[in-house]
Amino acid sequence: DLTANGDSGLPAELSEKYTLTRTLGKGACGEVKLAFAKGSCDKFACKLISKKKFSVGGRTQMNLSSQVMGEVKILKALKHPCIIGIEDVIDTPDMLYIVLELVEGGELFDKIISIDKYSEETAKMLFYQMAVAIKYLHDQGITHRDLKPENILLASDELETLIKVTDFGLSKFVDAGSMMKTFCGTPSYLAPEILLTAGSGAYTKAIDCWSLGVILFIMLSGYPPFSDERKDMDLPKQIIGGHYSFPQQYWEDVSETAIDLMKKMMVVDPTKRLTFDQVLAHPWLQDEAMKEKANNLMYPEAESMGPPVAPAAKRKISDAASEAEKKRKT
Ligand SMILES: Cc1n[nH]c(N)c1-c1cccs1
Repeated sequence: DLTANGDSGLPAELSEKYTLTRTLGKGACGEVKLAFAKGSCDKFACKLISKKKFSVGGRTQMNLSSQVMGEVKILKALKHPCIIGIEDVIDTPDMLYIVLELVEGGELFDKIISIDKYSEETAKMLFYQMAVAIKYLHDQGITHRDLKPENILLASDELETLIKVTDFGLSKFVDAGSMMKTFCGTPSYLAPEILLTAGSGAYTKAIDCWSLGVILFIMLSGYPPFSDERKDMDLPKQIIGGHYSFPQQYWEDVSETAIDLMKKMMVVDPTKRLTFDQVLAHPWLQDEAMKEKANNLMYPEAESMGPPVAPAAKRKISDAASEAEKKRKT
């Protein structure tokens, strides 16, 4: 959109490198627009974050802003096939622009609505990628804090596709107002300890385990484990009490092993919840065919090279090749 004098209203640091076009959606911290890099025309998703979110009484807290920048620097260093990559960060007095990797398969949230629910086989390979991605974040000392189907993006329209986790690590910097938004919105994915401590508790990695358990529940059934549509118990009480169930009519086609994993992820006491190492070691994920499919999506270059060859075998191949070459020359 241009103003009357043809000015995009964007800072030169951004407009000299990128052209922003249509809105792709709304992330946790702000609007996301399709961006084209000038010159290469490579496509990106540019997140526009108003710093007013980080201000108190209209004054941007510089230390907070520099903390956010510090956080973004940490996120820039992350590199995983199932984590949305950060291409560029442009910081201005009023706005923060984060240029992110673009994926075009939409959000997991919309996909579940369009297909009702996933088969157990497909849910397993999508969930496996999420668990591997969150384990990677946790190993880097980062807790996502806001895992929900809207923050799981799909690389393509295929049912079995690469997933990308987005909107991580920044939520801890949103101000009280945004924290209120956390509590104003439907807390369907929030772990009990967040509701119990009004968000002031020490968030631990365990909150990501609870949220991912909720996501798996929805992928396999098509409906959430906790809902404000229940008339007998309000939503916070359902979550804080861990009041969820697997009624036969919706769960008859789902294995007991999958249900066992969700029960061990959605434990009210965070100290008793599975770690992501334990999630990945759970029997439901000991499925080599599923892992091969997921790994081929995460590391396609490895797939095209064929199965890995042991070093000794490599030498035999090269020795045989040089022998054959000698014979050809004689
Ligand atoms: C980030 C990112 N990379 N690729 C897409 N589609 C996004 C979006 C996030 C939120 C709305 S669109």
